[in-house]
Amino acid sequence: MWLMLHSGSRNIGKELAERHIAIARRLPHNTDLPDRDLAVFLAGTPEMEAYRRDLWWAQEYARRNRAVMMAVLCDVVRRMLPQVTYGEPISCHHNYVAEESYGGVEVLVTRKGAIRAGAGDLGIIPGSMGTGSYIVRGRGNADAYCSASHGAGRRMSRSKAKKTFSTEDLAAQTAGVECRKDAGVVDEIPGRTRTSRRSWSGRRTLSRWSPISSRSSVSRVDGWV
Ligand SMILES: Nc1nc2c(ncn2[C@@H]2O[C@H](COP(=O)(O)O)[C@@H](O)[C@H]2O)c(=O)[nH]1
Ligand SMILES: [Mn+2]
Repeated sequence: MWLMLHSGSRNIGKELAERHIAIARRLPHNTDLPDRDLAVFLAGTPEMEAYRRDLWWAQEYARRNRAVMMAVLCDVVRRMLPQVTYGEPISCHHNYVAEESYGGVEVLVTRKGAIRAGAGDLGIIPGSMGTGSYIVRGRGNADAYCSASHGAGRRMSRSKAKKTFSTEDLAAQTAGVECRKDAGVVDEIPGRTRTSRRSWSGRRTLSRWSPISSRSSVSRVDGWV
């Protein structure tokens, strides 16, 4: 049995990023850019160091939150199954920055909607509230910066999903899954997410499906935990 939870910095990472982006846009070397979103910090400057400090802080905050939530969840399961034992947890960021080296060059890799798939790394590619998820093992493909996608992929925006689907659709698409079925989570409906195996096929060069899990063995933990 796998216990899976999904949580990030709960907005503080976004708040910090927006503050630093605003600072970057005011720097002299960014004033004549064709697009304001191209504003950057220069390595070694105080602005870059302040950004990095806040970035690492927010990522660590999210990681510790997940560790606390997972410990609470493990305790709940232990109360129901006193004989349970747990293996090593898999901590798998999917919106984060890492300092890595490729071809002898130190780079900051932004995995936005991506996970690390370094050789042998265990990762999680969740499906949706109605389908199974995959535990994967990275292949260390440097051409892809040792990365793989972080989920099944979205077919439509949250706002379109709210217009397209009803709570009845949500109940039908999550039949047999213990999860919320109210209007507040219609934008998470499985129909908003790709589910065909075809959408997963390109990922095989980046990671392989680990024998430690299969679609069916994880489907029971699907949904919000
Ligand atoms: N097993 C579940 N997978 C889910 C659920 N909600 C989303 N997802 C998958 O995770 C990725 C990442 O989600 P995001 O909101 O951070 O983009 C997404 O692409 C889906 O494949 C869920 O409730 N259960
Ligand atoms: Mn996420």
